[in-house]
Amino acid sequence: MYKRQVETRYGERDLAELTLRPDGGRADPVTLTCWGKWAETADYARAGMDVLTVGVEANDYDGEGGYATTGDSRVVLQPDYLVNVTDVRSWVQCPRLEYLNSMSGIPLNYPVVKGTIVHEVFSDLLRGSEVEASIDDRVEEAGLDLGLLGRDPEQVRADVADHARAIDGWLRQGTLDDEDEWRSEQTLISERYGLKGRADAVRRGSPVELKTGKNTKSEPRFQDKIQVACYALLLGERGPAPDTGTLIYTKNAALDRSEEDGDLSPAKDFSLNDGLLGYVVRQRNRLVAMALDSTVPTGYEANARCEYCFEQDTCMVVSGRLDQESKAGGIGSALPAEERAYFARFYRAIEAERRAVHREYAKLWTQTPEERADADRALIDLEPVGKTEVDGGWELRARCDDPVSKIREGDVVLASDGDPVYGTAEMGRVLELDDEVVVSTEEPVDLRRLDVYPSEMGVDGMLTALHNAVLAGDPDRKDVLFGRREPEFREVDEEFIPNNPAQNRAVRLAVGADDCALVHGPPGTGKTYTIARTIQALVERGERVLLSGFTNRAVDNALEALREQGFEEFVRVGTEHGVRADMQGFRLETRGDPEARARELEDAPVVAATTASCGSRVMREESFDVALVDEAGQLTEPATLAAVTLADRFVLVGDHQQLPPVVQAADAADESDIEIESTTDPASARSDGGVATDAADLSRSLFERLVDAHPDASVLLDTQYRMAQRIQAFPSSEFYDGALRPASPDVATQHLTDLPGVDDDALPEHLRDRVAFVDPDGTARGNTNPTEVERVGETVDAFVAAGLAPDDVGVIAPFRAQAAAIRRRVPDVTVDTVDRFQGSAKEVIVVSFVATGTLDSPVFEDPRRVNVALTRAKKALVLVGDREALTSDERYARMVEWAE
Ligand SMILES: Nc1ncnc2c1ncn2[C@@H]1O[C@H](COP(=O)(O)OP(=O)(O)OP(=O)(O)O)[C@@H](O)[C@H]1O
Repeated sequence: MYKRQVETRYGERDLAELTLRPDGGRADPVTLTCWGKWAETADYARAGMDVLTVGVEANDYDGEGGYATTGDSRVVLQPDYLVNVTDVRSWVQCPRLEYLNSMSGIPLNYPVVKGTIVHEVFSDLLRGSEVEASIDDRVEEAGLDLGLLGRDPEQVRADVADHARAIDGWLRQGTLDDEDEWRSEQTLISERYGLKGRADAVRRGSPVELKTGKNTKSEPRFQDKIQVACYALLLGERGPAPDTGTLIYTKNAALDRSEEDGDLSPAKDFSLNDGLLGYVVRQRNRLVAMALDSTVPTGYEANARCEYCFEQDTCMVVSGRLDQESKAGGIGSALPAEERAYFARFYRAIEAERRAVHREYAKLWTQTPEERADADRALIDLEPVGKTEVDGGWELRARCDDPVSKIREGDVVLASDGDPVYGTAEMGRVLELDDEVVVSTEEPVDLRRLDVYPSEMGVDGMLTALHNAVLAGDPDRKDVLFGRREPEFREVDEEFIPNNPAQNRAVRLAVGADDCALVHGPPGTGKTYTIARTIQALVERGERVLLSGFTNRAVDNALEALREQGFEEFVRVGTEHGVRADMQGFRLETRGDPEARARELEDAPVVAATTASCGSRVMREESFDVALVDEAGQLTEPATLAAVTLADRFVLVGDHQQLPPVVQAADAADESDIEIESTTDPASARSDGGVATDAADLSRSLFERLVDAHPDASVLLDTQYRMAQRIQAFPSSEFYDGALRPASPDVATQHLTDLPGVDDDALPEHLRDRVAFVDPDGTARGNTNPTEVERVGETVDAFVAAGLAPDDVGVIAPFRAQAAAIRRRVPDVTVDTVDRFQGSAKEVIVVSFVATGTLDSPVFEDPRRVNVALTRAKKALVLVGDREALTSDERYARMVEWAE
C-alpha cells in the first residue's frame, strides 16, 4: 500500500501512466502503470491529488522501480475524501441525482417517513423486540411527521406491518439460528477506500440492506448492489472480506401472487465479486474527481434515463435557473448573472468546508490517540465501569482522569473501544462529563475513548439553504439580498420601550420592515430584551414569528425574556438534550398522537429553534411572516438563510464586533495537506488559491454584509446595562466609535462594595480599582503558563476572601489547556474560553492572556475576541498578562494603558 502524490498525467484508454511521489510526496517519483479499467481512474487524476494503491506489482524489469496494476489491484483517488455510501449509490444511478440530492435535503413525505419507520422496526427486531410492540412504538415516535402529513396512524401501522412481515418472516427462516451473528446499524469508515456509512445490518460479517420498495426480479437492482458492495468494502477493512450480500425488498411481502408475476421472495442474495467491488471504487473515484473540480454533473456521464426519473422536474428547474447543461434539458429562464455567480461562489465555499470536515475525519487515523487528546479532540484512556440497557439503547460509563477537551455535555461524539476506525465505534451523546463520563448509544461499546465527531450536517444544511434561497427564493426578497434595491419600511409611531430610545427605534424598525431590519447590539445593550419586545409587538399585529439563533442558549434566553415579559404562547423545537431544563415544558414533543402534535406546531404564533434545526425537514415545511434571528453576527450567510427563507421578512440581531462565524476551512487553509506541484493545471490552481477566498465568503456574516450595505436599515443599541463606566471605556472607543453609554448612574458607578458582604479594605490595593492589570512575570509552557495560573488563582482567592461569592467571579483564558489548569486551581468559579463566555456576564472577570514574549494566541488573532473577553465584567475586570508582549501591539498597548 503506497500513498503518493500525482505529479503529471498522460495516457490512453487502456493504459495510463501516473507519476507519483510515494510517502506523501517525500520519496523520488515512480511511475504507476494503470491497465485496463484503472486507466480510466488515471484519467481523472489531477496534479496534487493523493493516490492510494492496493495490490500493485513492482515493475522490476526496467530497472526504474515502477509499479503496475494487476487483476487484483485497486487505485483510490484522494482517499481522505470520505464519500457517503448512499451518495455512491445515487451517483451510479445518475451523477446529477447525487448533485441534486446534496442540495435539496430530504423532504418530508410519506414514503420517506414510512421508510424510516420500517428501518427502525428492522433494528428493533434484530435486537429481539416483538413485532406488534415495535410497530406501535415506532409509529407513535413518528407522531409529528405523520401529523404534518395528515396520516391516520391506524393506516400507517397497517402499512408498516406489511413490510415488517417480510423482515420477521426472513428472521424466522431456519437458516437463522442462535449461531447467527447479528449487528444492527454500525458506523463504518474506510481510510483506504474513502468511504463512510451505516449498514442496515451485518450478518456473519456480510452486509444486509433493507429496501422498502418492491422488486419482482430474481436479481437485486443494480444501484442497490452498489450500495451493499460499498458496505462490503468497509467491512473488509476490519475483518474477512464478505463474499455475499443480501437485499431485502420488504414490499414484496405485501404483493399478491394472483396479481404479480416474478420472484416475490423479499430476500435476495448476490455474490460480491472482485469486478463489482473494483467498479464501485472507480465510480467513487470519479465522483471525488468531479467534486474536487467543482464540476457540475450533466447526467450524460452515466447514461441516465431521464424519462423514468422522479427528480426530472427538479433537475430541469435547476439546470434552467443556473444555466447548466443537463441531459434532461432545462426549463424556465436563467437567474441573473450575479445570482448565478453568488450561488457558484458559496457552493464552492461550502464544499471547501466539507473538505475541512473530511480532513477532521482523517485525523481519526492519521493522528495518534495522544495527538488527538493534545489537540483537545479526544478523551483517551478511559476505563469502562459499566453498561446498562435503557429505552432500547445503552448507557455507557467510564472513569476519566482528565475530562478536558472540546467535548461538552450534550455533544454527539464517536464512542469507541479505543480504536474509532477499526475497533467498535458508535455515535452517541454525552450525558455527563466529569471524573465519570456517561454516554448514550444505540449499541453497546467498551467505552475507552471519545472523539469529537466531525459532522457534515452543518455543511448539508448550508447547501440546502443556499439552494432554497437562491433558486426558490422570492425575487422581491432577492432584490434586497443582492443589493438591487434598498429595504423599505412603513412608518410606525407606537411607543414600545419608553425608557430607551435606541431600543424603541429598533422595535419600530422591525415592526415596520417590509423586507428586513438589522439591530446592532453591543454587549449588555438589551438585545434579548428588545427581541422579546419585538416578538410581542409582531404577535399583537397578528404575525406568525420564527425566533432563531446560532446557539440553543440564545434561543432559550430570548424565550426566558419573553416569559419575564409575561408572554408564553411559543413552542420550542429542539432535542431533549439541546433545550434548557426550564424550557422543556415548551418543547415540541415529536412522539404521540399525529393530529395533536401537528396542531401544537402549526397553531403556535411563535416557534423557536436554532438555525441548524431550521433546516430540518419538519421546519422546512413551516412558514412565517417574520423570522427574527439572534447572534446573527456569528452565523455564516447560508446558515442565516436557513432561518430567513422560512419567512416573508426578517430581523437580524447581532454584533459583528464580537465573535465571527466559525469556518473550519479558514483554519485548515494553512495546514492543507495538498501540495500543488504543478500550477499549469487550472483545476489544481483553483483548489489552491480558492481556499482562502472561499473561506472569506463564509467568515463574513449576512448581518455584517447588510449593515454595511444598508446602514439605514439598522439601529445601534447604544445604552448598556452591564458595565461600570470605567470598564466600558476602552471597548466603546476601540470597537463602537465611542457610542456606548451606561444606562444609568447606578450602572456607571457600580462597584464591588455594592454587593452585600464585600469589604473593600479586605482587597489588596491593586484590586480596588474597577479595572486592574497584573503582570505575572512567568514563562509560557506549551499552551499554559503555570505562573500565570497561580497569579490568576491568587487574584480569585483575594476576591473571595473579600466576601465575593465564587459564583460572581469568572475567568476567561484563551486555550482550553490554560482554562483547565486554572479550573483545577480554583474549582469553584467558572473558567472558560472566550467562545464559551459570549453572551454571559459576571460581577468580576479575570482574563488570563497567556502571552509571553509574543502575541501568538487565538485571542489576539482577532481583536473581536478580546472585545468579548473585556465586556463580560460588570463591576471589576482584572487583566493578567505579559506587559512586554501586550505592548508590542498598538491596540493592546492602549489596552494596558487603560487598565493600569
Ligand atoms: N429598556 C430596558 N429597561 C430596563 N432594563 C433593561 C432594558 N433593556 C435591557 N435591560 C436589562 O439589561 C440587562 C441586559 O439586557 P440583555 O440581557 O437583553 O442584554 P444583551 O444585549 O442580550 O446581552 P449580551 O451582550 O449578553 O447578549 C438585562 O438585565 C435586561 O433586563
